[in-house]
Amino acid sequence: MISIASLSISQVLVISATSFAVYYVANAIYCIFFHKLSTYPGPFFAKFSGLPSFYHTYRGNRHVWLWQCHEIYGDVVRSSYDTLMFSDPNTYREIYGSHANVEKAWQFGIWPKDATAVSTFACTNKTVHKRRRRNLEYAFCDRAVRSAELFVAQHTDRWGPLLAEGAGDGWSEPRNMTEWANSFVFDILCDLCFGWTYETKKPGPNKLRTVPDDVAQYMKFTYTIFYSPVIRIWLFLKPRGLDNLLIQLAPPSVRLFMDFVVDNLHERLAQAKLEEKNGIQSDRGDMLSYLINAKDADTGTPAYDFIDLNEEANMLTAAGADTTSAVIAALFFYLVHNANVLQTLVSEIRTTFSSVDDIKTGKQLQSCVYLHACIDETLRMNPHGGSESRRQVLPGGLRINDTIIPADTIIGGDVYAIHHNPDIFPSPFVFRPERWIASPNVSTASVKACEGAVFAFSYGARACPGKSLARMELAITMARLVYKYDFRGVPGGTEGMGGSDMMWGRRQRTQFQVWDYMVAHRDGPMVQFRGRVW
Ligand code: HEM
Repeated sequence: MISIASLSISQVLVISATSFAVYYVANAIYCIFFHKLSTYPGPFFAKFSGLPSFYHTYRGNRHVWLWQCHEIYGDVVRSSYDTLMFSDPNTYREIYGSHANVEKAWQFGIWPKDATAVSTFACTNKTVHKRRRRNLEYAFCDRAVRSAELFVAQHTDRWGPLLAEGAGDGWSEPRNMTEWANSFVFDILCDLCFGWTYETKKPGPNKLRTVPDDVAQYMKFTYTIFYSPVIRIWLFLKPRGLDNLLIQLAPPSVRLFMDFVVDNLHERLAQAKLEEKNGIQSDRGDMLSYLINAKDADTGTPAYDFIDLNEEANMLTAAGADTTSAVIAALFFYLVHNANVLQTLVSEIRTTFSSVDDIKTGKQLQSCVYLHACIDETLRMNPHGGSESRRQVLPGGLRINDTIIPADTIIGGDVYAIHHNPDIFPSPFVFRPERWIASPNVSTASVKACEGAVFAFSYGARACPGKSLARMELAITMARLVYKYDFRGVPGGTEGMGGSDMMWGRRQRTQFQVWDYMVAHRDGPMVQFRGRVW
């Protein structure tokens, strides 16, 4: 008999490699022919491996790759050995609807910076999420959105002159709208969340200016791990020193921002204690104040401890900033590359309002159907990130149409593919706000079909609570800028365009290209501004 001790290192290596190869091949045969998902179509390598999904995530192309898969294989695709993706809007509602027998997939545990903390976004347990979400909703109620509007208007009124600075009689220097919108929305979010703005939008040195970009890089790194084969090891190591290591390795601007959030929280908690002691009601209506004052419905004690508050505050800035600024950049792209659209929007805004001070939420703004159609069309063409938000089927399975999807399957609705379905959105890669407005050329039924197939803010209990806030921000910002400024794309500028040298699905010059890393990495468009010529 051979004992392990008698083997040389090279023999041990050969035996290990052979065992691994045998295991891998046996597992692949099992996944291809005998696995519970073996009957679903999909790319060959994805049937037994997560590597294709990981590769396209790493390249930022996951949403386009999934769109390709649906084009080839149909509405249901096996995108990894344990994962099914769906591109039918009705199925999307069945997956994300409040009563679906699913929960957010276990991989979401990667998101909190501190593995012991719970954030509303990353929490997978449905009961815990429900409680968390109830507290959060106060920060997004109608009253909160109304009080946020003033801040948004003030920030826009400070942003406009900066965009047009130096224009004189001509046009300003080209502005990269990805960078400019990042700073603008980050300032608003800090103001809404903490009651304080760093004015990163103002040119000149600012230690926090790179925070949005650094956060986007951090998200890219984490998102790639999310879809990688090492995710389980990663989650295991998180509470065992990995979290601390990552904080040490974070870029200086992100650490500065984290310190800012912590300091702000300490200060605010001390202030809240003092107010409670003296029986004073604070008049600060920012998001943090809603969370600090939230009480557990069962016990009446504060709903959040310090670690959770910190996690929620970080989540709100990440969830609220990059999403909205990506839409602003994309909207500028579509406006400067579609002269007729820009012309129609300018005419609507400038004839509806007779002064910039009139531009606020209400009947007049609501009547700007073309503005809202431009926002809807941008959210359709460039949905947040692009790929699915994963769900895990719970014991008992999930019925979709006539099929039961087995427990533990990872599933998702493919927003990008749904938003580019030509049966619902003819010429899906063309920016066409008119499809959202019933007219002699566009039937009410087709508008309804479009409305029923857009999930930019997701759907159900985990849908975006910031939807009204974001829509208000977009409408107020764009209306005020369009009213006061002329703008145009830099002549010959191609930043953000698709191209014939890109992969199938990215070749349309008419679409703003983004790279899906949970947040949308992007560049451009380059835009020039000047004061409105009356
Ligand atoms: C155009 C802007 C926005 C878009 C397109 C957007 C989109 C989304 C989507 C698709 C989700 C669901 C994610 C998932 O299921 O994994 C989500 C969740 C969330 N969003 Fe937004 N969002 C936007 C703006 C905002 C803003 C301004 C805030 C707050 C300041 C915000 C806060 C959140 C939070 C807290 C969640 C997690 C909700 C939960 O899990 O219960 N979002 N958002």
